[in-house]
Amino acid sequence: GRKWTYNGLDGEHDWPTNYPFCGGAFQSPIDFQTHLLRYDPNLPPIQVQNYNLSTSEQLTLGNNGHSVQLSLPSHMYISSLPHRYSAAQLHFHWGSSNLLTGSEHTVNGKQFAGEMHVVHFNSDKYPNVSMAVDKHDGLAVLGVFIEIGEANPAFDKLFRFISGVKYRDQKIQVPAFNIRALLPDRLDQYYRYDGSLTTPPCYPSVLWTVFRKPVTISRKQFLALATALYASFAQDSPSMPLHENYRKSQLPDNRVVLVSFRE
Ligand SMILES: NS(=O)(=O)c1cc(-c2ccccc2)cc(-c2ccccc2)c1
Ligand SMILES: [Zn+2]
Repeated sequence: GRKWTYNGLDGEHDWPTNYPFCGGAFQSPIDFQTHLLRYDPNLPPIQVQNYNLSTSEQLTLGNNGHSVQLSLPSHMYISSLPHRYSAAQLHFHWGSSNLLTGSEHTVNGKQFAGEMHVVHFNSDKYPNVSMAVDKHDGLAVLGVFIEIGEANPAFDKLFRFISGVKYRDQKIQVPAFNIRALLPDRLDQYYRYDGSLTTPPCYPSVLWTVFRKPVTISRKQFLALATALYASFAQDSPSMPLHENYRKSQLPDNRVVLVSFRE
């Protein structure tokens, strides 16, 4: 597709020009404002299967010019949704070294330092993620808020390789690890709503589950993510840092956000 950026020329205000869904309804991210929330006691804890990958497996870590992403095997899946949603990839959104506000979803206007998305596709109905990406029941994304605090060694299993994908379109193979360790300990407390991809082509095809509890990583770990990458190709000059890759809040369009927790 056409190139797009997060700011300046081809920034998010211009996305609808080449990607009409970006100007449509049911867009993500949104601000989880208290008055939009509705407690739903029937929302079950999220259950994930086969997230504890063996180190003998290899995953592809890549820089797509807009984020750093890790490919995930489709034998990992979410089992607590109406259909089986198999894993496809995970990636991150962040601010910059001195901008600790890079999450996409926000809670009563509070932005977190960053956000991780674990993208899954409805493998009951579609053979692969490309066939699912534009279907109303195609995708389920788990969102995890990231805060600066105590280090989380699990993220180092990923961040220690980030210098290998500094520039756009660079890819390396990394040993797999327990992806469950990247999620918060409580998977029973989350926000739930119907939304979209937060990047072009912005298909309204995502069942969003954003966990209430953030994960913490150390400032050193955060800086590894926020300062190591470039959006430009290795041979480009000048190089463009890859940061502040988060979309601004979208209109709720009288959507209700279900929450699995009280208060
Ligand atoms: N932020 S997101 O979760 O809505 C998202 C999902 C997918 C996605 C990935 C695989 C299958 C289907 C959807 C891709 C991106 C993306 C981020 C940066 C650059 C380009 C694309 C972002
Ligand atoms: Zn994302």
